[in-house]
Amino acid sequence: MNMELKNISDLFWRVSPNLFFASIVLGIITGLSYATLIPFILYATASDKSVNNQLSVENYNFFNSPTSEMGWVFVLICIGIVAIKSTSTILSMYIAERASVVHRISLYKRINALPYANLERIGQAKLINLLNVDIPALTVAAANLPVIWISLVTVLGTLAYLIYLNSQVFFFVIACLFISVVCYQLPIFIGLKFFSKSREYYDQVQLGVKGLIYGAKELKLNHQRAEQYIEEELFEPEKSGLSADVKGKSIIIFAQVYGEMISFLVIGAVIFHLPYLYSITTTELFGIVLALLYLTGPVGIILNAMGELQQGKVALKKIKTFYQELTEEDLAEQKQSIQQWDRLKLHQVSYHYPTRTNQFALNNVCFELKKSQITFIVGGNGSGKSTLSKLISMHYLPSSGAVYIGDQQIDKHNIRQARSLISAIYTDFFVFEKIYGEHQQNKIQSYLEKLELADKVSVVNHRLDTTALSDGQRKRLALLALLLDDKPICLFDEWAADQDPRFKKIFYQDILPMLKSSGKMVIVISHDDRYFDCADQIIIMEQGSVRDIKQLTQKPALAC
Ligand SMILES: Nc1ncnc2c1ncn2[C@@H]1O[C@H](COP(=O)(O)OP(=O)(O)OP(=O)(O)O)[C@@H](O)[C@H]1O
Repeated sequence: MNMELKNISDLFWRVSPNLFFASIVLGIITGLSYATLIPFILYATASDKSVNNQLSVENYNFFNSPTSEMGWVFVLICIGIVAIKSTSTILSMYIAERASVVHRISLYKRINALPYANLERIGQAKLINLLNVDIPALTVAAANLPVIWISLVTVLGTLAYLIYLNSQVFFFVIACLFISVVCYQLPIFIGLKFFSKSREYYDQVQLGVKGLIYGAKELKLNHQRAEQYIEEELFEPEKSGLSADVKGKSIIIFAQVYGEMISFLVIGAVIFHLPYLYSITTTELFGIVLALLYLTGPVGIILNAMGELQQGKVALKKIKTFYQELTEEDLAEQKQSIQQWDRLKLHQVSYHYPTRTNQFALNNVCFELKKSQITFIVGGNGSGKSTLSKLISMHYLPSSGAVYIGDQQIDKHNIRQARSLISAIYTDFFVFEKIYGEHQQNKIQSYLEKLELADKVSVVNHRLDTTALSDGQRKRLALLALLLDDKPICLFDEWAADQDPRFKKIFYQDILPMLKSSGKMVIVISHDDRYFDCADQIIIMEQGSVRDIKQLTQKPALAC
């Protein structure tokens, strides 16, 4: 389901249009029922129909009083209101909960569909705030909509009754209400600005929390730095966020209290001013004041809900920006399958990171990789090896130039199939606890033994029983997943960097040749120059360009 929202009510319309419609209709019925109660009260309290005028107190009996029929209708309306309003409110609560889950699922899918470069750019902190702050705020705002409907209809019904009582008074009241509501909008507008500001600060807080957790080891070793970090990265944005939030909420509270007074201001104007403008009987004045008093409840509810709606609007803006700026990767229907192939080629590939500040670029890279061949990519720090590896694995798409598998150029029609040929272990690898795919237990066990993990980890019900291992051992777990995946292209980004010398040797002289002999294309980013002779081909990177390609076992290097 496409969850790009135009406004707050869209959140509910998209998820349960029928239920949302039902909750609004029930809300409108509730509002009308509320508004109907006033004429009943006025009728029953009108002086000429008064109970005391017609029956003596001793003979009074509810069932034969002159207002008994109306009394029954009144009670029935009250019971109806309880039933219908509860149903409408329960419905909207249910839709709100459902909408929240559906929307989060839609966001998970969107995050999964983002180009990897965009995911890197937006960062974890913003995404977590989107899921944990903005969606709940939006849901709360949307859940207020039926309540607003009920109150709005009550207000309209009561105003309609005012027309019936006295049309001049009606226009006078409308004018007063209009002026008061316009005045109410000004603080609401200012409050919204503060909410937007505080929301920005909470993004910074999230980033700070990330450093606090992932940088805990470093911070523990340097108390002064830890204090400075907490002061600058957490206290400061927390304080600024708090200040903006409190200012925004104070302004909204002021507006709400003022809003609650609106009906009284109008009542004051009616009582103290109106009798001098128009001729009004006392009974009419009583009816008008009663109707206006009756308005205070729903007007207050509407204005209170406005505060939450404003916060919902800020959240909606954030979510909209996310959807608009971070578009899904353009993956057309994957019509073309990858035909028989034995090589992967980069032809005049250039790549620029999508950040404005970064000057680094990969320039005009050309080379060819083959099945049953081990290629080392080497070079100094920052020369572009990892960037290049993400172009090979098609996580980044070339800014210009092309990647070929066999004779087929990789584009949006076949990129998913192309990616499915590749397994990679990057320096910031992640180990999933679940072992995906069907694998025989003895195969898993033999790999665990080969990786010297058999006494540390076992696989129970397709799950690793632990991932709490040393860094080097966790990397071996990532290697286990790669071996089980059994893809034809295997890419390692400094895999051996944190292995002990003995296992380094096993990796370079046993595991890599094993992959090569089973026909795989093996790409290894490495600084381990003592093992460079394991390679069939070495690509030397320097400042974003290929400086040289050395063929150790085969023909001369490919010219661009
Ligand atoms: N996620 C990123 N966003 C923006 N720029 C980046 C990003 N990653 C790397 N860069 C830029 O690309 C340059 C090359 O980085 P890369 O990681 O490709 O180098 P490398 O050769 O793998 O280095 P090392 O040996 O230190 O791992 C960096 O100097 C940096 O300017």
